[in-house]
Amino acid sequence: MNTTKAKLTAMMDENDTPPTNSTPISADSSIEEQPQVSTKPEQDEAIISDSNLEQSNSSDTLSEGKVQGNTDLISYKDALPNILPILPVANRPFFPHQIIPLVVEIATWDKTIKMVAESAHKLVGLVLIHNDNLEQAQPDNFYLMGTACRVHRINQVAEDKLQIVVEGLQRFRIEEWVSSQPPLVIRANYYPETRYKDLDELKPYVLAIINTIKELLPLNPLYNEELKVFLQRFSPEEPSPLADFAASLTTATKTELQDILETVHILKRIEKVLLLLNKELQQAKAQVEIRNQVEENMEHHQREFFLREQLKAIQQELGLEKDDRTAEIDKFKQRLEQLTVPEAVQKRIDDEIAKMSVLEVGSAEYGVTRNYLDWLTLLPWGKFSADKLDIKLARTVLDQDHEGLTDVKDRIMEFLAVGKLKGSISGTILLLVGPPGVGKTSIGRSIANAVGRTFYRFSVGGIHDEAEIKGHRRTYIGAMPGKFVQAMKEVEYANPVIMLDEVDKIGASYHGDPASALLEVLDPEQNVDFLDHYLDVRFDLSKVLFIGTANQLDTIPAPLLDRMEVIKLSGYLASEKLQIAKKHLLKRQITRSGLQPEQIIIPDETLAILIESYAREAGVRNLEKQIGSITRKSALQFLEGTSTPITITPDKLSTYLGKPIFETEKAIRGMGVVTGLAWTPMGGVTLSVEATCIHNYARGFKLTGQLGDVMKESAEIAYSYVVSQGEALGVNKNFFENAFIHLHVPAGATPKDGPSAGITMASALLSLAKGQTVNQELAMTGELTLTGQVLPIGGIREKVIAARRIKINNLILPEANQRDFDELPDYVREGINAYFVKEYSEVAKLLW
Ligand SMILES: Nc1ncnc2c1ncn2[C@@H]1O[C@H](COP(=O)(O)OP(=O)(O)OP(=O)(O)O)[C@@H](O)[C@H]1O
Repeated sequence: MNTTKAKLTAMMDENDTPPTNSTPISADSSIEEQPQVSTKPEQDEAIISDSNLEQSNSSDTLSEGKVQGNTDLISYKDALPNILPILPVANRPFFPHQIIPLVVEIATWDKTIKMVAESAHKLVGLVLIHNDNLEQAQPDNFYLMGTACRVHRINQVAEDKLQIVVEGLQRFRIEEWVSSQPPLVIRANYYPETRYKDLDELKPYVLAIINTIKELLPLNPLYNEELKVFLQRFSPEEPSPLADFAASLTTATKTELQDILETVHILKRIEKVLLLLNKELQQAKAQVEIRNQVEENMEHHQREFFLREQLKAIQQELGLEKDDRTAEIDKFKQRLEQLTVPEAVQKRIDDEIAKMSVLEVGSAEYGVTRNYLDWLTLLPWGKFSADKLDIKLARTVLDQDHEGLTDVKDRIMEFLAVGKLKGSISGTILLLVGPPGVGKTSIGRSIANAVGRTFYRFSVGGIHDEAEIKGHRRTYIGAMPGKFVQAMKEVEYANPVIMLDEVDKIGASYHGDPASALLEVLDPEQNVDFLDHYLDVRFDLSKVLFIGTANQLDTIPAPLLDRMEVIKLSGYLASEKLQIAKKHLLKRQITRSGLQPEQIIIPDETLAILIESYAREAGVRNLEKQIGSITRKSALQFLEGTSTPITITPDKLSTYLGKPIFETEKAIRGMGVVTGLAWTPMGGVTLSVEATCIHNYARGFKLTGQLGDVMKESAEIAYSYVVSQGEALGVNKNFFENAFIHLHVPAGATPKDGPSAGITMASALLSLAKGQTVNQELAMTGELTLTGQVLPIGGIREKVIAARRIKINNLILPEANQRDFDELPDYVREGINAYFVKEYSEVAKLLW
C-alpha cells in the first residue's frame, strides 16, 4: 500500500449508502457520480486481494438462518472473522448480495480503512445508523444487524475522500463493542447464507417474487440493469439473495429495509419482501399512469401547437389569412404607418399590442384590448387637410349656396380674412343663432367647403351625460369614447369643421355637467390636451374649427357663450324667401323629384302666395317642403300621362297643398286692443294685447295668457303707471275706482315672457280707460318703467319683419334701439315709419 493510502482512513460518505445508482428513488445525488461497478473487481486495480481470509469462528453462527423441515442446508463457504471493523451507513442498509462503491471521509475513517487494508481478510462490516449523521457514529446510534463486506478496491477520489468498492457477503449481529471510537470494532455473530435446494415450500414464493420483478421491469427500465448484475452472480432460484435483491430494488423506508435485513428466517423475509414489492408495483403503475397522462396532455398541446404552426405556414405560403391575432396586430401596425403618433400614444399602443399578443383570443379582455387598439389606431394622429384660405373662392362658395344673408356672409368673410392673415382659422368658436330653417347648418357646411375641410355635425341638444362628450372609462362594459373622439375617427383628419347643433339645449343632470365638459372641448386653452376617458391618452382638438348653432342665446351657459363669436340669422322677409325659393329650393326639389326644369313652371306670383299662405315661418325649411310636395305630385302627373309642362298657377295651389294653413294675418282692432311685437326663438311675431273692464262693483286687475313672471310684473307696472298717471294721460279721474280690469295676451296657449310688451299693455289699458280705439296700422314694443321711461329691447330685426308680414308700417320703438333699426338692411326698413320714444307720454300721443 503506498504511503498516501496508508495514511488514509475510510468512512462511508453519507450519500453513499443506497445500494447502487440504479436504485429507483434515491435521496442522494453523489452516488450517481460514482463509477459503475463491474461485477468482478478488476485485478490490476485491486489494492486488496481477497485471499487469505481468516477462518471464522463457526461455532458462533446462529441457527436462525436455518429453515425448519427437510432443508438441505449448505453453509456459505467463507469463514468470517469474529472481530470486525465497521463503518456506518446512512439512509438504507446494505444487503449481502450487493456490490457498491462507497465514498468515505478520510479525516474520520482513515484508521478503519488502514486496519481493513492491512488485515488478511480485507473485511469490513457495514451497519445502518439511526440518525443518519455519519460523524456522530456512536455505538448506541447503530442498528444491531449489518452486512459483512469484502473491500475490493480503494481509490482516492478527492483530497479528503476515498472510494471503496465493497461486496456484501453475510449478515451479522453486533455482539459486543471492542472499540467504540474510530476505528470502530465489534465482535460479530454471523448468519451464514444458506442454500435451500429443492425446497418446494419456497418455490411459489420465489416465483411470486420473480413475477413481480418481471412486472416491474417494463415500468422502470433501471431495474433491468440491476437484474442483469444480480443474475451474473446468483441463480434466480436462490431465495435468500433473491429476496434481498428484491428488497433493495424497492423504495421502501429505511426501517422497512432494515427489517428485511434483520429477518433471517427466509420464509418470513420473503413474505415481507413480497409486501414491499407489491407496494412498489402499485406505486410504479400509478407513476406510469400519471406520466402517461402528462405525456398525453403534452402531446395534445404539442400536436395542437404543431398543427397551428403548420396552418400558419401554409396560409402564409398561399397568401391567405394569418391567424386572427397576428392579422389584427398587423392591421394596427399598418394603420400607424400613415400617422404621426405622439410618443406617449405610441408607447400606449406598444403596451397594448404586447398585452394583446399574450391574452387568450376570445377572452373578454382580449376583446376590450382589441377595441381599444382599434380606436387608438383609427384616429387621425397628426393628419391634417390643407386649408385653402382663398378669400375670393370662399366668397364664391358662400354666394353660390346662399341667397341674401349679406351681413352673415360678411361676418364670415371677415373671420376667414383674419384666419388667412394669422395663418390659421382654428381657435375661434363661431355660434350661428337664429330661428329654425334659416340656413345655419348650410352656412356651416359652406364654410367647410370654402376652406376645404371635412365637415362633421352632431347635436349636443339633450346631452345630459358628461360621458357622451368625454367618453366612458374602459372599465365600463360596452365603454365608448365620447362624441368628439367618435367625430375625429369619422372625419379622418385632425382639423375638420365640427358643427355642434342645439348648443342652447344642452342639458345638465346628475351625470356630471355636459356644458362644462363641452367648454373643456371648445376652449382653445384646454383642448390641445383633450383627454377622453375611454381613450385615456391626450388628443389635440385645437386644430378643429368649431361652429355652434342655437335658436336663442338666453339658455346658453354664460361661460360657454363667453367664448363664442355670435353671428345672428334673423329669419327672412317674404321677398327674401321668394328669391331663395326661386334660386335654390325650387331647383333642388325639381331635381329630387326626377323632373326636368322645363317640365314644371311655378311663377313668382304663385310662390308669393305659397309663402304667404303656406310657409309663413321665419326660416325656409317648411317652404322647401311645400315646394317638394308640388314637384312630387307633378312627377306623378307626368308618369300618369301628362306630356305638356305643368304650370302651377296660384289657384292650383290648394289642389296640390290643401287649404291654406295661414289666413291673411290682420291686426285685431278695437277699444282696449293694441298690437305688440315679440321675439321668439322661431322668429318675430305680432301679438294683440287686449284689455277689458269686467264690472264696476269693485276695483281689481286680472291677467291671463300664460305669462311668465317678468311679463306679469311688466303688466302690473303698466297698470300702476296708467292708474297713477291716468289724469295726465286724459283718463277720467274715477275710471279705475270701481273697475275690475282683465288684461289678456293671446294666443293663450303659447307661453310668453319678457318685459318688451310693457308699452303695449299700458296702451291697451289706456285705450280701454279712455274709451278710444288706437290708430290703425300701429304696432309697438318697449319696456316700461313705473315712472314711464321706455327702455330698449332685443330682436328689432325679427320684430320689424313680423310687422311687415301683417303689413303694419308704423312702429313705436324705444329710442335706445334706433341704432339697431338704422343698421337693418334697406330692404327690411323700406316703407317702415319708426317712431322712437323715450317716455310713455310720447307713446300716448302717437296712439290716436
Ligand atoms: N339663404 C339661403 N339661401 C339658400 N338656401 C337656404 C338659405 N337659407 C336656408 N336655406 C336652405 O334651407 C334649408 C334649411 O336650412 P338649414 O338646415 O341650414 O337651417 P338651420 O338654420 O340649420 O335649421 P335648424 O335650426 O332647424 O337646424 C336648407 O336646405 C338650406 O339650404
